[in-house]
Amino acid sequence: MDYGVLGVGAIAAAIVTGLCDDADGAPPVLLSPRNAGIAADLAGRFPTVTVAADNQAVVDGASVVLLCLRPQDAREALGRLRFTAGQVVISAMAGVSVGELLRLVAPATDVARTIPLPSVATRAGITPIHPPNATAKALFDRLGEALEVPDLAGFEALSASTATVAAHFAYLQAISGWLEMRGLPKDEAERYVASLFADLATALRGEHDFAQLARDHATRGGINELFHETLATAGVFDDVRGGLDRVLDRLHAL
Ligand SMILES: NC(=O)C1=CN([C@@H]2O[C@H](COP(=O)(O)OP(=O)(O)OC[C@H]3O[C@@H](n4cnc5c(N)ncnc54)[C@H](OP(=O)(O)O)[C@@H]3O)[C@@H](O)[C@H]2O)C=CC1
Repeated sequence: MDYGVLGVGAIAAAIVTGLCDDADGAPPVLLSPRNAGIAADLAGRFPTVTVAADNQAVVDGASVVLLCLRPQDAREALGRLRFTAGQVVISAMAGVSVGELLRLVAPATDVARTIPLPSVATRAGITPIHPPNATAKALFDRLGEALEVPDLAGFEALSASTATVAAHFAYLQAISGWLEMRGLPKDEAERYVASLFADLATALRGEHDFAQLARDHATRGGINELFHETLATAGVFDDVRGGLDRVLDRLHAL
């Protein structure tokens, strides 16, 4: 399979790295020239990666085109390009519907939306795909695991769930900030909290029954139970659901 990439930024770099870094049978990858620095870096690191003269040369030179543009750039950039009927187009762009993709890349009809995460760079990402698409599945199985999601509502909910990462780090910052207020040096407080949660993140690779994990870590009458109950009573977990509803509304409005 040969790939063309339009929009060479953070997520495109992760996909290309996962395809080519220390990989058996790295495929040919043709990059759009912008962002020139990232494109040159990828082409310099991987022998099967080349930078095209312009966006149309990417479309002309690849049977599978990956769209990794920011949604606000996509309409103008894609409107200028000529696709062919037999091409497969795989979009990573949040909030751009299949209907709009079909309009933008006509006469190509084999299109799929995906939600790659930065962990595709180490071939450890689980990537939702909608609608199911054999070419996208082969690509993202290679980069970890493809998760075909036939139901649009389920796909959009998964997309919304990726908005929780900044808040996760803010939660860790609240804990380390509280330790600082109790007199611990900032660096010590941050390193301690990082070590606590890094260990738990590693454990998640094997266990993902979150309710069970919460029970396992809450000794009856203990301090984990106390803290969990305090947040639950304050409505923090209801707020998580409410926040995700707001994100979903925003995605629908795009
Ligand atoms: N980052 C992530 O973890 C994820 C991102 N996505 C989606 O992927 C898309 C890209 O995100 P991300 O990689 O973070 O964004 P970036 O801003 O890092 O990358 C976008 C790239 O597109 C380039 N670009 C802009 N206009 C054009 C154009 N007309 N032709 C060719 N290239 C152009 C930009 O160049 P320049 O720098 O010169 O402006 C930039 O390099 C978004 O739609 C986002 O929703 C999806 C899942 C995860």
